[in-house]
Amino acid sequence: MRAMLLVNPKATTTNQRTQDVLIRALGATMDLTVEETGYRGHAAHLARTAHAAGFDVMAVLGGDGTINETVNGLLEADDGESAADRPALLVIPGGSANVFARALGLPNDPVEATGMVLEAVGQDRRRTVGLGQALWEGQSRYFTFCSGLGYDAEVIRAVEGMRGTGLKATPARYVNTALRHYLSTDKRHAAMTLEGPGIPPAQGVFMAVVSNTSPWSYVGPRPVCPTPWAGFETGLDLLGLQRLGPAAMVHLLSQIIGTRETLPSGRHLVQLHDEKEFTLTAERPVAYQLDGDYLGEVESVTFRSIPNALQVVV
Ligand SMILES: Nc1ncnc2c1ncn2[C@@H]1O[C@H](COP(=O)(O)OP(=O)(O)OP(=O)(O)O)[C@@H](O)[C@H]1O
Repeated sequence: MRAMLLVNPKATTTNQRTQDVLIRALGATMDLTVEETGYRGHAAHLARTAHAAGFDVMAVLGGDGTINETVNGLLEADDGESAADRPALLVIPGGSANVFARALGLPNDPVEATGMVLEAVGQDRRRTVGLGQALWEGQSRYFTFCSGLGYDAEVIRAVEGMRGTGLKATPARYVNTALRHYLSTDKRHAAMTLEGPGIPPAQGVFMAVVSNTSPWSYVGPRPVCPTPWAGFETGLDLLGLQRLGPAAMVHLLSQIIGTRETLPSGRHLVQLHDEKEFTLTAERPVAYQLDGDYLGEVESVTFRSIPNALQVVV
């Protein structure tokens, strides 16, 4: 079996020791080529190349951003390919939150995750997962776990700004930034409308979370589950907030932190489960994030579910 391992040496928790353990372990069971990513976008380029060269497995040691790029590189050709025609994805958590890896059931520790993944390699254990696709302004990008418009993307933008100055993206930094930013975000004028085939339209949406799986994120070890029914085997889920006031937020937070199985309740929530397609349109540009990467401000994004898109060794 031919595998390419992509390592993002700049990812938050990736270090030389983990890299050595992984290379030795994977190299013992597969014909392994190792590549380090050197810049933003490099993982997509390497994944595209590996796919074209007929690699069987695409392994990633890095965070959710590197995984997202890799997946987009693997799906780029998309000329009627099925999951079995693409290299299978194998992930080892090396980033800050590692939502995709943890949502697949992997431990957050890279060495422990390597043990579990090696077992899966030995037994040729694979799981086929669906992806989300976002389309906006003539652009398209796949996502593995979530996208979002509004307040959550504003928080990610603020944290990315801090990372640009050399600070690390810790759970405490996200929480502090979210609290501080909450004071300044617009809580009076909702900008967004939701519509889609067979979906009752909803207006006055301040913030929307679009999920391909649950949890949506983690605060340290604790999962955050605004869309608890979302899953890799179903379509896309959405939670929209039509109120951002403190009472509505406290009520919502109390229902989504920790492992959850029931949908949050509240009069000003818009919820979708297992949908194929919907569009969020905003009357003014709103912040936009995809798999935890801030992508700028947009006025309209269409989200689609892409079932059975990729095999994952897990
Ligand atoms: N050598 C590099 N130098 C700078 N940036 C890089 C390099 N290699 C990859 N990147 C970029 O770094 C971004 C973040 O990396 P990644 O997601 O792997 O780690 P992280 O940010 O620590 O994790 P998380 O996404 O969980 O916060 C990726 O989007 C990728 O494009």
